[in-house]
Amino acid sequence: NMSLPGYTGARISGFWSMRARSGSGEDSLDRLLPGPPIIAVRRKSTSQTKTEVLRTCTHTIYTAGRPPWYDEHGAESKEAFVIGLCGGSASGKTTVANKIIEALDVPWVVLLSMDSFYKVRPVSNDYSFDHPGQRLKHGKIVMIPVYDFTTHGRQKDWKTVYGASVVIFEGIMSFADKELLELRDMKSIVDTDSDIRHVRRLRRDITERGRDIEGVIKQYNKFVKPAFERYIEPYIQLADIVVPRVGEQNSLLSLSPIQMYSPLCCFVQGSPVLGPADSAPPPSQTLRVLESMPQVKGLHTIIRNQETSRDEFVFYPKRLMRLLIEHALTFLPSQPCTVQTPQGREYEGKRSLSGKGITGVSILAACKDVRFGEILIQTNLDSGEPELHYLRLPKGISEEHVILMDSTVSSSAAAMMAVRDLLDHKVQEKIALASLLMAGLGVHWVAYAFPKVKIITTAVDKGVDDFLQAIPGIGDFGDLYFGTDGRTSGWSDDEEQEQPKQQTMNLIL
Ligand SMILES: Nc1ncnc2c1ncn2[C@@H]1O[C@H](COP(=O)(O)OP(=O)(O)O)[C@@H](O)[C@H]1O
Ligand SMILES: Nc1ccn([C@@H]2O[C@H](COP(=O)(O)O)[C@@H](O)[C@H]2O)c(=O)n1
Repeated sequence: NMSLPGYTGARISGFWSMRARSGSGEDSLDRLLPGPPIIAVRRKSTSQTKTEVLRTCTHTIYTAGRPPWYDEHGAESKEAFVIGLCGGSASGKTTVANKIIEALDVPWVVLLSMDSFYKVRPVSNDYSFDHPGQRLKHGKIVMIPVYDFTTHGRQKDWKTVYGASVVIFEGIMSFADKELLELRDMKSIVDTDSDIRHVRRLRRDITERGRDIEGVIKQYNKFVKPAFERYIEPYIQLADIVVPRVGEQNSLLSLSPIQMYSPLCCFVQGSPVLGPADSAPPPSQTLRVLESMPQVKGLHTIIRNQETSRDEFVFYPKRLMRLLIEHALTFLPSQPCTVQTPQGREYEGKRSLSGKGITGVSILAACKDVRFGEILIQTNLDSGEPELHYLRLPKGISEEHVILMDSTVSSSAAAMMAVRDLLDHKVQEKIALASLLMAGLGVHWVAYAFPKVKIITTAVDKGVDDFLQAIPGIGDFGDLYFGTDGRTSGWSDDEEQEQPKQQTMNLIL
């Protein structure tokens, strides 16, 4: 098993056997391999690969556990590896895709379904499906509509998908479009018997897509079957991997994902970059922690104390934030300059870029003295994934130094999403992530994922709890700051009305 550039293919493992086809015709390896042919593999017929033995055809992506935007050395950004998955309706494409994801067992694998891009009825041709595939391939953020088969329309909310190491693009027509086909690094087809597909479709469309039996049969005979013959069958020979005809009795699903997709597992190799969640993070070259002077320690003591009243929780964090931002500014470029003192003498000073050339981007709110942007990211409580809800960045941000402000960073999921957003807006990695408190885990992830982003904080807590919150931690900063945690203020009701709400954050700087 070795990596050869230019190949797509699969590794033979366990009882899996393969049938090879070269560009010029069948070259069966059946006789060389034990067991029935379950997976058929076709290799790219480039001159480089022609004479090689199929068993060595393994295309491996080394991610080293890094997110998609950097190669395994943390240097250049790399393209996503795109697996095209074609097959007749109800052949099992989605099921197979999910099995691949399970078997790969690495982050940053995205399943993109052509179903998402059905035109909305009545016809509205407002979305090109070339676009998301290409953007994802190049590691860019994409917005994906969510198709609803019961209403034949799109749901209100679109899904935000970030760059990926691997994109699995599945759909009945996914091989029929030449341009889309060219994006694929590997083409796989789910080849399931038409009777089985028909039965599965009947069951699925009636139970999941709100259809009736007559309608499904009619649609199948009139449209689905001819479409298969026209748009899918002719392209089966293009596939690098054919997932073979299996029925319910011989269900692939009864096999473990590793057994089922071990040939594909070798495509992505990411070594874990973290030890146990509470282990000390390795030192990060980009981390700059504010010196723990007595007043910094004192401010932490106040804001971490559960006895601290809400009014104090508004006042003291502001002091700490000011120190944090001053600290962050020391890492931005400045120019030497000379000024005249009132005594008429020259003073050799330095002028920072403050006020020009710097954009503050807050994940919570805006800051005042510099141009500002806002990003609202919230964790989806069902999936546990961060979701981008709102993004407003000033024009010309790509030329600026950006201080990205997140009150606390624990798992770093939101901060990483925000950094990714900035990079998508062509901010040239001149980013400083400033946070009052960070968990070692979050520092590590950001530093590893974005080796050029400076990380500025006033303290790093080594541990995280089961919810990936920093320990000893600070609690939910937003809730405490905006008084939504139920903590009392120590003020009378009248005084309480006067107290700062959301806009307070704008005054901090
Ligand atoms: N190997 C299998 N054995 C039994 N049922 C399956 C198998 N693969 C898929 N199914 C079922 O068939 C239906 C269609 O599968 P799905 O993966 O959605 O197909 P596609 O995405 O190709 O339309 C689903 O209800 C799924 O549970
Ligand atoms: N409103 C719609 C849109 C599409 N279809 C059918 O779905 C099939 C593709 O989905 P699979 O998950 O089965 O690949 C395709 O055959 C379309 O005819 C539909 O019925 N209603």
